[in-house]
Amino acid sequence: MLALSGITCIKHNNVLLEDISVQWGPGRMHIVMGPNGAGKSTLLRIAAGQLAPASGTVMYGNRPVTDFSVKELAAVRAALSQQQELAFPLKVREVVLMGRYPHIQGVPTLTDKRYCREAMALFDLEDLAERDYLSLSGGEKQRVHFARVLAQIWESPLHGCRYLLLDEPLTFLDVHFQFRFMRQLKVLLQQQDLVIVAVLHDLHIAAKFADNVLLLHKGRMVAQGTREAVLTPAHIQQVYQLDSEDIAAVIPVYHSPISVSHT
Ligand SMILES: Nc1ncnc2c1ncn2[C@@H]1O[C@H](COP(=O)(O)OP(=O)(O)OP(=O)(O)O)[C@@H](O)[C@H]1O
Repeated sequence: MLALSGITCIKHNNVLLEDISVQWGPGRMHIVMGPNGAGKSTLLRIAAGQLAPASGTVMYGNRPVTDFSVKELAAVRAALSQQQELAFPLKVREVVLMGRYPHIQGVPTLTDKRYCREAMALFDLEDLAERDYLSLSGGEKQRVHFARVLAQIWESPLHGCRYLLLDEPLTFLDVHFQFRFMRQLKVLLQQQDLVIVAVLHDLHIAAKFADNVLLLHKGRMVAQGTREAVLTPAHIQQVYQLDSEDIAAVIPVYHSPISVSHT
């Protein structure tokens, strides 16, 4: 369980997040949504222990995130941020191996390399293993980073959960790989010790795959709960400020027939 309680974040006198509390348990697809600037990435960075809030607590199981060393946290929590550029000409398999660094003492073991091969196979990367990472397309690079973060938390810890935090993971993927990636996450969630939280913009994909949605707007929580309860026409209109013609195109299908209030 990853539990955030009373999270407030203030930068340069701007309140980026105000009193956000949420609990993300294993085995379910947790999606964070909201318009640009709502505070989604900030919340994910705080959840990942990469940014300290002005107030509030982040608990991994029964341990505050502040109790973990950097290496200890990295062994159980992998985070994929929006920008993933690398400046060095590394081979694809070397980039994936970087995910194992928190576990490696000295040189990578055969087990480390096997985990990387298995993570690469999950994203069809075997044929790209020897390619220069910098020569890949945007979508191929994104798949390499999926393999890297999954390799990081490939094995279950002795106690507690593994945590995968993904900030807009679908950005560079075509529709085929978007759906395939979300399906793979669903399969991974059958491993009952895995907590997955993803920031997404696509309402249809969220409506299809989310078990739980947290909707943010201007740093505040608008709603939290099942996709049916959160992704309603009223909430979507409130936070995205679409007119009735546009909102009809983005409302998830389970809300058909569409009814939008004109206030
Ligand atoms: N260090 C900072 N100093 C001041 N403002 C910041 C800082 N970091 C983020 N912000 C602001 O906080 C707000 C929330 O940013 P955040 O990146 O969390 O939004 P987001 O919901 O992830 O947006 P997007 O969908 O565009 O990625 C934005 O207005 C951003 O400009």
